[in-house]
Amino acid sequence: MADDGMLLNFELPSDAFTPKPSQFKGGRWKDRLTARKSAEWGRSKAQERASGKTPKYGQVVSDEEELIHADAPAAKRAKTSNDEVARPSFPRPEPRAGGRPASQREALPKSTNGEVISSLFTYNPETKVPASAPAEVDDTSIVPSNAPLSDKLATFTNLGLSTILAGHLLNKMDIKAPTAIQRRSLQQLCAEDRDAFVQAETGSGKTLAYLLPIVQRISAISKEMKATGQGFNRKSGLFGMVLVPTRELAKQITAVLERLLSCCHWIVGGIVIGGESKSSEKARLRKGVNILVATPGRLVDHFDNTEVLDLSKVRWLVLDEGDRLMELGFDNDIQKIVSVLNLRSRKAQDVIIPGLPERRTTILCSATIEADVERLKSIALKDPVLIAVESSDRATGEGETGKKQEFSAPAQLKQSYAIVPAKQRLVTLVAVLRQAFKRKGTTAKCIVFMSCADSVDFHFEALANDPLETIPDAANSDQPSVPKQSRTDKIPQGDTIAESRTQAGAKSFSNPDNSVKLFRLHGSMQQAIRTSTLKAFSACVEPAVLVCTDVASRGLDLPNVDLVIEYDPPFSKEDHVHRIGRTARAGKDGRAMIFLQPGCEEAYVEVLAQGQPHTLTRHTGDELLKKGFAATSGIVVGREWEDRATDWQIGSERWAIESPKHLEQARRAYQSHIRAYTTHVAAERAIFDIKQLHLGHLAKAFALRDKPGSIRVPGSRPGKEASGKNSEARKKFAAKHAAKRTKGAGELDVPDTTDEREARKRMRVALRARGGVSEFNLG
Ligand SMILES: Nc1ncnc2c1ncn2[C@@H]1O[C@H](COP(=O)(O)OP(=O)(O)OP(=O)(O)O)[C@@H](O)[C@H]1O
Repeated sequence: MADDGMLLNFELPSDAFTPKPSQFKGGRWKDRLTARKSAEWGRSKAQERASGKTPKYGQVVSDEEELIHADAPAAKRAKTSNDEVARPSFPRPEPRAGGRPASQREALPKSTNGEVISSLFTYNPETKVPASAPAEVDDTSIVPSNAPLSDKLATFTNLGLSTILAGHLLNKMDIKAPTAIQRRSLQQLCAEDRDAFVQAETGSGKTLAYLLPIVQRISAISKEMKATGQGFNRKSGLFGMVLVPTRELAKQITAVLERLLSCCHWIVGGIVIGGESKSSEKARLRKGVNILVATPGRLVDHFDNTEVLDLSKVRWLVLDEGDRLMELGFDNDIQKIVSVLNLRSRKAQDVIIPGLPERRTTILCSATIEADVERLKSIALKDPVLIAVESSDRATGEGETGKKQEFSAPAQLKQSYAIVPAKQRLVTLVAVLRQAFKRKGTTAKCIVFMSCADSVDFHFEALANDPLETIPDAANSDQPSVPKQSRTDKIPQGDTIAESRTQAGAKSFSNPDNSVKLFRLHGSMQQAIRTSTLKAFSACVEPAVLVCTDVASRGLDLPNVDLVIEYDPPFSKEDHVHRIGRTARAGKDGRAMIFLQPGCEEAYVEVLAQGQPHTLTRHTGDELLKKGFAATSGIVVGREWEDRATDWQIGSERWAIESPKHLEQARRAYQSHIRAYTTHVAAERAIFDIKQLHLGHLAKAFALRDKPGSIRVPGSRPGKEASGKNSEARKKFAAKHAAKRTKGAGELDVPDTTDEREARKRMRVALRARGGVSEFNLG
């Protein structure tokens, strides 16, 4: 009877830990029988445990044995002199000093519903890789790899920019010196009319790397036109076009362009993207634009239907995020755009514009050079020059013509990984966020990446809730767990979850001194909501967390993000680098943490380490929980943190059970998460092996007490919204991902570049035909 390091030296009756049999009255005979049997089962289990038949920690047990069956009434606690209580039976990994005894935590809400409740701290798989001593890393030796150059000679004016533009960058945009990639691109694109392939790290300023030379060159043309008495205005011609894969990116680039052009207001920029009114776009094009930002599908549409669009003077074509353009299947659209431009382009002397280059320069920007990008190169570029950055370029601005670079994260980005068992995932996420936002100013903004839209919806609601606000004293095991009438096994179907809020207070990890805002974003939200959410997150001056899918992983420049958490691992190494690249931008510091489960997932550490100049920091679930659930004073007393973490978990499970909406969200998220898990790229599928996932443990990370086999949510996800019409690109995205990832893949919650609903339908059909599951939402 020794437990928790205390010997309970009292003589106790032999049935001290056996609850009295209850009388079952009322209701139907069937219900009474079920209740009686269930209680008998509970009693026999309790006796088994009391007689020491329970497995020892570490001993292999079946799932059923491992779970504390909620039907088993919590054993009565024996009063002790110091009011401590004896644990009922469940073994713990190590003796506890301090903290509430296990009995109190494990005296979880009684259930009459066959649910199972397991302890957070028992029967978790052991980590395979023992922790090694942390390597000493001298932070001061880390040179940011995407920062502006410190070389005094590397000024914008020295690189060919006009004093007006350089002054505007300095005074209005707070940009003092070029980054290495900007230096290289200005040197090349201001001097030569040759196609170029631009490759650089995330956050290295690629947008200005191509916009600056284009604006500079058009500004020079405008000067010559004015000098020859022609004058220059928005009707003088469309000279530059920028194609991007998503609407969000198009808007972001347009915003940068507009800021840039405010110093030369006679040059006019414009945007055409899906989801906007075509007639107002036509009207804008009719008025005239000199630089146009567009998504490929919508541009092709205007090619076909907007006669006023004069393409004869286009001399710069940028394909930004080339790898994503190909991934989303825009190759045909781009092919068409390139051939129409070739066809309609007229010679400079024919259009009588002084200074207009003879030929068009096409600039392809891509983080990676996969086979896809090679294909895009062959479609759009002729004899391109590579504009890339070598390590020698970074600090000094010196170096030779760039060579193809390995796609890696910025050097100053501090990466870590956390080995967290499945059961502890949710509560550990809360612990990490609590710690990150413990004090005002420690973290400004954080992005948490999840694998699918359903998971984002569930976690948004779970993190917006503070389960400790409502949890009754866990010691009081007589508390009814859940009001009976609110319990439900019948999951409402259809559109029951309103696609409502996208912002909330982050109650689960805010504290009185530091209140944190929570946002959510995924590809199944309406375009207008996505845009306003991103805007609100960017503009938020309070600490904020964005829970999102990969829809926010590419190209988005969200200010002041200093922490990225990959709660669900990325689907490929490239996705990982893009995700973590939302922090540590333009030379700033940044941190990234990825959650991995003990076992085969630990092999991902090697993938993370590739191209990483510094040691990855390793954390364990326990270590993070200890910090995140320490007392407010910060002093860790014994294992009290276990109690707090357990209380939080229990509270969350109750919160989920108490509301049909939350329960449905949790179950749907769990299902979609598992489906998404099967879609890692083939090369990494041995690391993220669905067969190794402990589904029962995983359910706990979704605040579920259901047995895995009983979690089935029929129908498509509620609140699923459509926007726009179909495009070829979306069809191809489906086919491509189906091929690239796995047979088991379902619906991909891809960034809604153009037309989501139809594409989703096609994706589903295509995947079903391949024997895949019906749906989930990545993106
Ligand atoms: N020369 C510079 N000095 C300081 N800040 C800069 C400079 N150039 C760009 N920035 C800032 O750096 C940030 C990242 O720029 P940008 O979005 O163009 O990066 P990127 O290379 O396109 O990143 P990604 O690969 O993630 O799309 C922006 O906030 C931008 O204002």
